[in-house]
Amino acid sequence: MDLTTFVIDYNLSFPLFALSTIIFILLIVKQTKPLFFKNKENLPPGPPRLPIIGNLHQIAGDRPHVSIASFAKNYGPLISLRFGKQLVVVASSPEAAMGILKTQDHLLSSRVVPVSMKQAHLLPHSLMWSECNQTWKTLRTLCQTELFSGKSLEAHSILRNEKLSQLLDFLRKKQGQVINIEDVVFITLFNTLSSIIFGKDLLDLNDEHGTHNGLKESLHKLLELSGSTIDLGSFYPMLERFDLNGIRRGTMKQFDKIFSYWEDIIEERRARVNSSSWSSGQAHSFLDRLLENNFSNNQINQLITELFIAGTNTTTSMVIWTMSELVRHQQVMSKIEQEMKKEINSHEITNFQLSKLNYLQACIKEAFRLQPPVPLLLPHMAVETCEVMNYKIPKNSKVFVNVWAMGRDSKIWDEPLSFKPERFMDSRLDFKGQNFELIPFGSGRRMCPGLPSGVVSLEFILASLIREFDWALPDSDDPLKLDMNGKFGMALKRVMPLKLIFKQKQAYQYA
Ligand code: HEM
Repeated sequence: MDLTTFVIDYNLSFPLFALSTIIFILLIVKQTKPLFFKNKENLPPGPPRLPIIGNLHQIAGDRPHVSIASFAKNYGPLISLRFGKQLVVVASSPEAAMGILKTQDHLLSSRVVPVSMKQAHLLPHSLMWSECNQTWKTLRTLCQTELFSGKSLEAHSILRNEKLSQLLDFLRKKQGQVINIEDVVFITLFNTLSSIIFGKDLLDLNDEHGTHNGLKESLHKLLELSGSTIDLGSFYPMLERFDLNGIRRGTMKQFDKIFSYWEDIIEERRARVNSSSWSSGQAHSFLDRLLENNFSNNQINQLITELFIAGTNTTTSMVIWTMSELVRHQQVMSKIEQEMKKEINSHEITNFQLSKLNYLQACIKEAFRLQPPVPLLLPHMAVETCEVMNYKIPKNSKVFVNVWAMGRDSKIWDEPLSFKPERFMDSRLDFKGQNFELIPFGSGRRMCPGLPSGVVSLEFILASLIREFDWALPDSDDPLKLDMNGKFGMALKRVMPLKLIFKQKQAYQYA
């Protein structure tokens, strides 16, 4: 470039250059202001944001709960982030969690509905995504009475044992082979729930190719879509109607496929319940109860799909995380076996015997602490502006509680990364929503209604698997090297599937 060209170019581009420099500096000042100046809005502190996208680039990927936990280390137990236009507040300490789920529970218990779930004809019937309105109350009460009360759990124990026997029979035939344990546990839990809801199995353990007429695949796809972290429509409401990443269309397609699997069952039962010979004593499934209460097909479909999504994947994921820890710590597995030899003296395990397995329960609590299946709980929403820990949470903010981060906080737990069930042995600490350092099911009015059912299934499956078989990893590598990374979604799953090899134990002598 000769001198004349340089001068001309320089003269022409200087104003442009100066203008862009000023804009750039202003943007940097705006985004980093909270770090250097007093935050006038009094929002919880948080990392600097980029224009337009805010902090989105920092949470994209498979492990947003891990990135968010690292922000909490720098900015404190209550932080604010911005995902596009959406303000997001995250609690990462028991005190902050209590502020959200107890002190301000009445104002912070609504939901931010993911775009995938905004299906006009279904959303009004949702239990999981409704605000705390009358529909939500009615559905929760119905589920509580028919599915999760002590009486219903007792009534369903025959079905639970039947599905468990099917699983054990299936496994006996596979001894010595390497299996993906997640698949068979998922089918067992799914069939337990489908027997309670429809009075029949919908999946088949012996379906070697795992096709199951596509039902299982559709449910998994639906789960992936609902757990997508990049929910463009809620980050940028003006984009919502364009459905740019196809999440809404994809979800609708899977919903339609799933509904078609049970449409015939619903129609056949509706005809029976509406017939003159029907009396309410004949109801033997949850579906019968819904039909007796005049539920429409849309209401039934939405509720049942949510129960399958919320109930089967979380519980499966927890069985798998606990088994992963147990194969890594064979001495812990042996201690559970010893406990069971002492406490269980019959062929079938009963609820009463399970209640005596304190060490197994401590192992489950320890697994919940390290690998909570819903690491951030489901997204809550502020219906009014309120204060938590002296910070403002504006109306319509999305609110998360990072249960995963709390489980690994060295301020709360001694050696937080070690699997040490003994820490719970002489402790009254439980996961039922009263101790905010361990809340894998949440707490307050949005707390998981399925806790009793999830925990009973978890205890029954683990106790049966451990009592009947010896489990190990198929390769001779150090078990402690097993990859324990989790992938975020509606349920936190293992990145690498858990493949195990097993053989039947010598039968115990029962009294
Ligand atoms: C290990 C098992 C389970 C875990 C860890 C778990 C965890 C959770 C969590 C963290 C929430 C959200 C709480 C919040 O947003 O504050 C939730 C909600 C829910 N869970 Fe569970 N869950 C499990 C099993 C089940 C089962 C077995 C069912 C039913 C069959 C179920 C049904 C539901 C429903 C319907 C909701 C939404 C409640 C509402 O929004 O009001 N869950 N669960």
